[in-house]
Amino acid sequence: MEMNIWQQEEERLELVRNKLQVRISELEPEVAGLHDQATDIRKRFWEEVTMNTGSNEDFEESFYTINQQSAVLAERERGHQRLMQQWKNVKRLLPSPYFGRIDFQEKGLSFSEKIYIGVSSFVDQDGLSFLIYDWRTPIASLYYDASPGVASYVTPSGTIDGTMELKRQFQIQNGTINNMFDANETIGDDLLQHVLGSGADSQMKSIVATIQKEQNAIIRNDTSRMLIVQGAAGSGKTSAALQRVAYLLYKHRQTIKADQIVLFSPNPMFASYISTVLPELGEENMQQTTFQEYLDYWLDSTLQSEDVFDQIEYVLTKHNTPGYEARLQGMEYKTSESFLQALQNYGLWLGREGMQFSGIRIQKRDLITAEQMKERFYGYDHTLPLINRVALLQEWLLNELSSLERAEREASWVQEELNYLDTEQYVEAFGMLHKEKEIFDVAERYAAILRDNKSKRRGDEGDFDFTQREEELLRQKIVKAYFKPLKKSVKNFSFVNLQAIYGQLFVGEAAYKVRTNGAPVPTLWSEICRETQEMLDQNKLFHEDVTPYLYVKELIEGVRTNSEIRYVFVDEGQDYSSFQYEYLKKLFPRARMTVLGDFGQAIFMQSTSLVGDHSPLVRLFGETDTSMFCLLRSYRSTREIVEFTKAMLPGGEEIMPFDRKGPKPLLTKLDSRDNRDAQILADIAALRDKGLESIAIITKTAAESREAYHLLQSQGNETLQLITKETIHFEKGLMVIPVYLAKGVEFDAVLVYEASSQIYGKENERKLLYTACTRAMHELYLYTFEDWSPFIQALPADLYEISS
Ligand SMILES: Nc1ncnc2c1ncn2[C@@H]1O[C@H](COP(=O)(O)OP(=O)(O)OP(=O)(O)O)[C@@H](O)[C@H]1O
Repeated sequence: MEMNIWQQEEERLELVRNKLQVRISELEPEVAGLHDQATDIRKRFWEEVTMNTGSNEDFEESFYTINQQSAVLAERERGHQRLMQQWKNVKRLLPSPYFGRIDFQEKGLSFSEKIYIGVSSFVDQDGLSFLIYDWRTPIASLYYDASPGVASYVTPSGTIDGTMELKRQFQIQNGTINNMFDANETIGDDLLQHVLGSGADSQMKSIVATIQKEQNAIIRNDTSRMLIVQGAAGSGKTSAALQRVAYLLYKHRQTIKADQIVLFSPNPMFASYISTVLPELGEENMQQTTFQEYLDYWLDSTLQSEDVFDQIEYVLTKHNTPGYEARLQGMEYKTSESFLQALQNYGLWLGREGMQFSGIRIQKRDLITAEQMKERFYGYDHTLPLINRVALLQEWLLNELSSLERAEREASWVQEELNYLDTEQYVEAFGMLHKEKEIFDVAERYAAILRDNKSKRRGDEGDFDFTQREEELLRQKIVKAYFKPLKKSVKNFSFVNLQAIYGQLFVGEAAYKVRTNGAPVPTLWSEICRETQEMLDQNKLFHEDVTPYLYVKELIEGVRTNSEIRYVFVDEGQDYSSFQYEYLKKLFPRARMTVLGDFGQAIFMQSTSLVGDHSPLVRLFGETDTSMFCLLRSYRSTREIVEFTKAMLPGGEEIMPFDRKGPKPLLTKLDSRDNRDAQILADIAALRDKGLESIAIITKTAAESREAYHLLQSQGNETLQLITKETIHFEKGLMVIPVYLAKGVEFDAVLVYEASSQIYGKENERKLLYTACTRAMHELYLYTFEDWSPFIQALPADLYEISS
């Protein structure tokens, strides 16, 4: 680039930085005093306010003044927040004020405007001239979407046409321009090369400076209820999702707060991996959770559920155990739309017959039996929906319990309990009695007397009939202690025997067909029934049963909803079943959904295809309310790694590597386990010497991870971390990790611990191997001491190197 252009840009940078500096020094003293001021205002507010309640007019007057003052206070606090935000923004801008510039001449105007783009806007002292435009402003979209030439952008008040005369990218660090490129295309490759060539981090980075056109379309789409993104491994799905959150928070800043957006991530470690992106962009983090967390929250505490990781561990390690085939078939069926349909029909059947209740008992005695409930339930108007009848029954039970509670006070067991009451309980009752008579102070004296004279209570406490009243109170209290939890459990629907209701679906084919309006069953149905029942008998649920179980629960008890949430993001969306999507839709009735995933990495049993005719996701909100995007360019890995991995996937031809060069994947075959481990350690040492800091040894299962960890550690590697499903923080370094936990994250180098046909031989293991290999950014090594996996054997030999 010409010298004088550099110079001009440097001068401009200097100018903007000076202005930023001035703004910081103006804001600093104000911000420093803000906290104290806010407390002070609040304090003074209450000191200054006097409530005159003399007459109605006085009262009204005071009330009016308070209202007015509190509005002033709120406004001042908002002002403070704005100042604070401004201060944070300018501080964030100072080291690197902007990353892009476009010169745009609007049609009909005789001059072009220089638009500098950064992570937030910065306006000059005059309050009008934008020295920096926020990357989320409408005009900034030109930077991502358009090439120099005729261009237009959309604003809330219409489309603006014009000509883009220049598009320039900057790399500015600590106030110095390190690099500058003029781009012809959309965001040019030079800058991307630079960004992608650097090392992996323990935290994901924001990509605002280099967002690609196709990613920008996802980030800014705000029209449809459902947005589906199918994208190859490393194509920037998670990145796009996070920048999209930042965009939505900016666009709807008057109406939506960060806690009204929730992101479902694949595991807790992933949450820590992405947690810094939004703060880096000056936004608060959205809520983050895992689907498992939700399931655990809604499931009855009496039931223990298998989690998704134990499920996959079972699938991958228990091939030769009895019942395996049936379990797999069960997983497939229980996550299918056909089962969902069957359950909907089951709900209708329950409206006619078959509801199961749990009787309410006290002192080993039936208070209200299950039969009574059933009779009452089916006595209600049959045209009423199931949920309404359950609500009626609940109301009836609560009323019944109140009358039974009154009657129960006379029961003989209450008398017995009365005899065993301790001093404190008497004192309490006595205290209450005196409250009734407005004599509080004697309660203590009475306690002292009671303590001295515990065994012989006198029945003559004066003119008030203490003994009788006291006994009444105590009886009330005793009975209440028993009834309170009963009422609470009725409020929690525990009179519905959900376990039995779910269980009666699994008693045999004939019954199942009757109850589900003839739903077809898989071939191993009787075995599936036996396995499911066996779990229920132990108060357990297979993972594949949890969502259907909750679904049935909601058919009966009504849907619990969270209408605060306005946007739901599901990352690794291929790993959710139709059931789970139905569930999410119901749970968040006011939310728009963004689902991002890659069917090439669908490694869990419940996986769903995101796009295509078979996608239940499209049906969720209907085609007209659904937008679909496809990301085919893969940014994470070098060209060599992408060429290698995409050849493993049927249909992988369409994946396009970003042109970043690196060594070809290296295949190392050894003659024994020990030699393999020794070689891995030697390779790790060499990789570290080359400066690669984040290195993962990826295994298929957790069991294999543990084994690898112990073997490698015993050979002298102390810095090794073992990642398990319990790991919460993702830390850069050397680690052993099962592939299903490595989803969504990336490493400088990946070493596939054992890529043999034994480990990755079956068709359902192909995607596991693909997922493992696609975690690598710069280097990929694969090892075996047996035969290579067929998925590797099938690859063209020019895609890899063989270690000699
Ligand atoms: N436009 C971009 N500019 C710079 N880096 C990018 C861009 N898009 C993606 N990347 C980088 O590519 C890598 C992969 O991105 P990301 O994790 O978002 O992809 P993904 O599609 O979610 O991957 P996977 O499905 O394999 O987990 C990250 O390092 C990310 O920073």
